[in-house]
Formats: sequence, structure tokens, C-alpha cells
Amino acid sequence: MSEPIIICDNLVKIYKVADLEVVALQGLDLEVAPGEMIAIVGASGSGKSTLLNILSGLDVPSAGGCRVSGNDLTRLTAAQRLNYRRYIVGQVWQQSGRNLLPELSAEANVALPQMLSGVGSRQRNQRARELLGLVGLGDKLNKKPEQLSGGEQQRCAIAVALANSPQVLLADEPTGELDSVTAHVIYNLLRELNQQLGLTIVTVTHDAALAANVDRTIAIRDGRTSTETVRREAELDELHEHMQEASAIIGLSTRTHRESVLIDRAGRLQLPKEAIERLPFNGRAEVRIVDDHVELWPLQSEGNGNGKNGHIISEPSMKGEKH
Ligand SMILES: Nc1ncnc2c1ncn2[C@@H]1O[C@H](COP(=O)(O)OP(=O)(O)OP(=O)(O)O)[C@@H](O)[C@H]1O
Repeated sequence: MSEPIIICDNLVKIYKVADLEVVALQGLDLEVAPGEMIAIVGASGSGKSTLLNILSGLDVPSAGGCRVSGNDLTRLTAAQRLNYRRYIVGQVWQQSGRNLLPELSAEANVALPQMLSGVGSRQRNQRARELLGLVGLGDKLNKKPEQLSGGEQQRCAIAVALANSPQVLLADEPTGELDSVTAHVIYNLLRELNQQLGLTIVTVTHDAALAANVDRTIAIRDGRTSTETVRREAELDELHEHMQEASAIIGLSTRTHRESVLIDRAGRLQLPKEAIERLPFNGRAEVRIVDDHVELWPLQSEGNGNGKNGHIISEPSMKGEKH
């Protein structure tokens, strides 16, 4: 993997509400390569939006490291933060009301962030028209948001987010309010922009179809990265024997993707939920280091070392691979 454009290292976010502390992120690790398109998934309250708010510069981490395109998000001054939000990241929200100003036309909405950055009127209007053409709204330049459909509003929001040529696009549930056909159009558009412009895209989603259409899906559990799924066409016989076995145990289709767990710098890992449900680990596992891989065995299987009865194997070389 090339030098990551996003690095979260043991990221912690604690919200203080009255006398209570809510730990929204508790030591999250994440690396994203330039040009990668990833989806963040996880149960409600697992910390997805908190992560996106930190990456967007809206929120500040409580502890740990977070760098995006060389910007240390734990140390930005107010002026640097404004610059970061204006030029490095673009953001699309689920609610179109949060993305677009209702009194402005589509073209004026896309021109606005450029105006705030000091771009001259001819240049910003030309770029607005180009971007609206790119997202398929070349014939709707003068329409106000209320005259656009939900999908068109999201396309316009994507054009607004790209107005100042950000390096990273952050999308929080971009298809959350759309029907499945329109959602399909939006995630195809995101994919095209990712591939044509080399744009790095991080999207939070509950939409399984969107999550299946990205390079990598990262699952967050209790404020930590738990598993990641790398999209890859792999025939079963292409994989190491132990990977076939591991995949079979957790019911993974090796034809379409393979799943790996993330191992943090301290060596901690979270097993996939399926593995824990399937095997009686009961909070402890026996670790066996075997040449090029590591085996985790439920303790009661002591002596059952024939590899046939339920072990999950982590393969460190898979971490961060992009296919
Ligand atoms: N501004 C805030 N003040 C206090 N607690 C917060 C705040 N924002 C989030 N939280 C809490 O932090 C935890 C993580 O919330 P977050 O919104 O990041 O989860 P999520 O995975 O995005 O959930 P959802 O899928 O429902 O949007 C939750 O317990 C939430 O209640």
C-alpha cells in the first residue's frame, strides 16, 4: 500500500454530557490509501459518524493520532482547520437540506464554496457548470434544490463537495434517504468519481449494496475497528489451505471477498462476530505460531491439532492489502 492519505492511530473520542462521559471511539486504528474507496459500517452508536466528524475537521479527537493528507487533526489552529475543511476534504450528508442552500440555484450552490475561497466569478461559474455536467446535471444549472429530485439533490451535493478540488470526499449515509434505484445511481457516480479523478472516498453507510461496491469495508464495533473486507475475485483454490478453512468456518464466500481482522500496534485483534458465535472461545484462546501464520484455538480443543476442527487464523501480511 502506498503512503496512507488517512491514518488514525489509537483514536479516542469522549463526549462529556453533564456529568457523564460517553466514549464514542476507544482506540480506533485505520489507514486509507490515496485513491481508495472505503465504506464504514457498524451498528447504530458504534462511532461511525464520530469518526467522519473527526476526519472532516468538525470535531477534535480526545486522544490518539489522526492525520489526513499530512494534516495533524489533533493540532490544527482555527485558521488551519478552516483551510483544511475548505481545501482538503469535501463532505456530503444524508439530509440534502444540510448540503444545499434552498434559495440558490444548483450552479450558485456549487459556485459558493469557490467564492468563499476567493475564486473569481467567471472561473467559479465555469467550474460549477463543469462539475454539474460531471454529475449529470448539466441541464439543471438554474434549478433550485426544491425543483430537483432527491437523487439530483445528492448529485448536486457531490458537485458542491468537489467545488474546491478536495483530496478526500467524506459521505455520511449518502444514499440513506433514496430509493434503491436512485441509490444505485449515486453509488455508481461515487465509484466513477473515485476512478476518474483518483478521489479518495470514505463513506459511512447502512446500505449493503453500497458497502459491496467499494474497495474495502471496515466494520466498527464499540468505537474500534473490528474487521475489514477486501473486495477481490478469488477462486477458493487460489487461497492458502488454512484461509479456505477459516473462510469456511465463518461462512465467507471466497469468490467475492475475503475478510481480515485488523491487528493494532499492541497486537490486539477483534475476531469476527461469526467466529465468536461459532467457536467456544469463552474469552480466552490458545495461540500457536506456525511458520507463516498464527492459529487461535479454543482452550478446550487442547490436543486437537489436526486443523480440522474450528480454528481461525490471522495472516498478518493481509493487513492493508489492496486488490
Ligand atoms: N455530540 C455528542 N454528544 C454526546 N454523545 C455523543 C455525541 N455524538 C455521538 N455521541 C455518542 O457517541 C456514540 C457514537 O455515536 P455515533 O453517532 O458516532 O454512532 P454511529 O455509529 O454513527 O450511529 P448511527 O448509525 O446511529 O448514526 C453514541 O453513544 C452516541 O450517543
